[in-house]
Amino acid sequence: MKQLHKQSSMNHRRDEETPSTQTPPYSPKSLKHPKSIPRSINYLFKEQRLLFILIGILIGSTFFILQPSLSRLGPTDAHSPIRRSFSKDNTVSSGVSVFSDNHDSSASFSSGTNRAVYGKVGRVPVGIGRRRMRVVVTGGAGFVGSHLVDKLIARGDEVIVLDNFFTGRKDNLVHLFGNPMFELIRHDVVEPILLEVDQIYHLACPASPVHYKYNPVKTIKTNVMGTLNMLGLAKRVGARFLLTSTSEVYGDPLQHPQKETYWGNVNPIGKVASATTIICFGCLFSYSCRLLLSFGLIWLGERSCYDEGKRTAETLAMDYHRGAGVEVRIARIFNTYGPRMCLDDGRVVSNFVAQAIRKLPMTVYGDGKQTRSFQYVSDLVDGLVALMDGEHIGPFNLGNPGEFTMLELSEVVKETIDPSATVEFRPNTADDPHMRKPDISKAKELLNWEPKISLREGLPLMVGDFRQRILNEDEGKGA
Ligand SMILES: O=C(O)[C@H]1O[C@H](OP(=O)(O)OP(=O)(O)OC[C@H]2O[C@@H](n3ccc(=O)[nH]c3=O)[C@H](O)[C@@H]2O)[C@H](O)[C@@H](O)[C@@H]1O
Repeated sequence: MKQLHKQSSMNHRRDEETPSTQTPPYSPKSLKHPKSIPRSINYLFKEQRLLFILIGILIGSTFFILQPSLSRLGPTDAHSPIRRSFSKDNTVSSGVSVFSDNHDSSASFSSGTNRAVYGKVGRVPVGIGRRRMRVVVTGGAGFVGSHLVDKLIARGDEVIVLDNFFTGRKDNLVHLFGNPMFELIRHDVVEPILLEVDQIYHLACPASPVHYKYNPVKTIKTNVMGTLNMLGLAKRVGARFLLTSTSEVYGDPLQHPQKETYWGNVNPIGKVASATTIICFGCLFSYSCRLLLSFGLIWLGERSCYDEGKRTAETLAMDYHRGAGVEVRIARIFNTYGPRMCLDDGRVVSNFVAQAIRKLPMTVYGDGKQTRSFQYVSDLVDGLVALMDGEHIGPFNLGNPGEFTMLELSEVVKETIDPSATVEFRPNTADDPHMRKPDISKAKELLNWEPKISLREGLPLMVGDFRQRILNEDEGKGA
């Protein structure tokens, strides 16, 4: 028994010392780590494996970056450079990244017009050219609109212009006829229209006092019905909407310079104070109420059709934003000048320039001490695009803070065109603002935008265009 016990304890010890060849004991993998890391590194460095891996990664990522943009190049744009948008800090970046997700797609527009086609297709890597936008510009045949269209086309967008040619002119766009990226539709925005687009720049409205006072009812209809229709379109197709409002929303300002936070000092009934019209926007959808509204508004007259029309348009834009989730942008445009202004537009810069060229006295209204701040059109267009492409709703003042009295302006025109030019005083118009100067700190900070062209630099740039057109006009009369 004692021997048996000794035998079994010896066996047990042998078992401990000599592992069984049939069932190896479990050994956790972690025990191997200290050895496997140097072995892996060793493996990587042997036979230049690491180099091959790096080359593989490089080829793979190059293909990944190039492939989406290559697939975008259709037959029409195969020759065009890869389009890029410029971010706020002027560095080239993916334009898609500055647009909302709604617009984040690389689908080609030529493949169809269904919104679903432009749906989200995921994140596009940084460094890829921005996707081509399809953009509507209402009032695109006008002075500002046509310059905006030029900029959008130049950066590779597809542009559809809607214009009723009340103040717009085909001449402003004739250089784009035949361009496959450009379409022109004669359309009045007071009527609805359906288009599949990514962005809507809503400029349509007579902006010169002479034009809007000519038909105030039409002006307010354009501002109210036109803006409603375009906001409706934006809502329906998920487009971003930019409203071109005006410095006139500040009326005859009691704050100087004007900040966006200022609510304004507007005469809502214009000079003719005999009618009080309450505008019920719910009623705008019923034809009979529209008729009543039209009759009521006939009595408003003067500037209010424009000032209050634009204020209403701002309200509509904000309500569509808050209530329907439409992405809106609001620009408050200050007095702007440049080539393509109508010769007989009636605004002060175009009047003075045309009068000086025609050797007529410059017509100064009132005592000529009222002030305005004049911005060159290319500065405005840059601001509009920065606003549309940026992430801030606004409103933003877009204007040049350089402030001039009308008499000072006449002096600059004299220096630029004809030192012998004279002035002639005329009675001023009703409700004419006494002073106007934008505070642009908000646009500077949030849009990284500010005007670059001073009045003395900008005026000569429009004089050539005016001289040419006046010459053509005179030749036309003589013929
Ligand atoms: O030019 C513009 O972009 C602006 O034009 C008008 O605003 P307003 O400031 O009245 O512009 P003008 O008609 O050019 O008048 C500016 C000042 O010049 C005076 N003026 C105008 C014309 C003229 O021949 N002589 C003259 O002294 C006017 O009485 C006014 O005090 C529009 O109402 C604005 O919406 C628009 O932004």
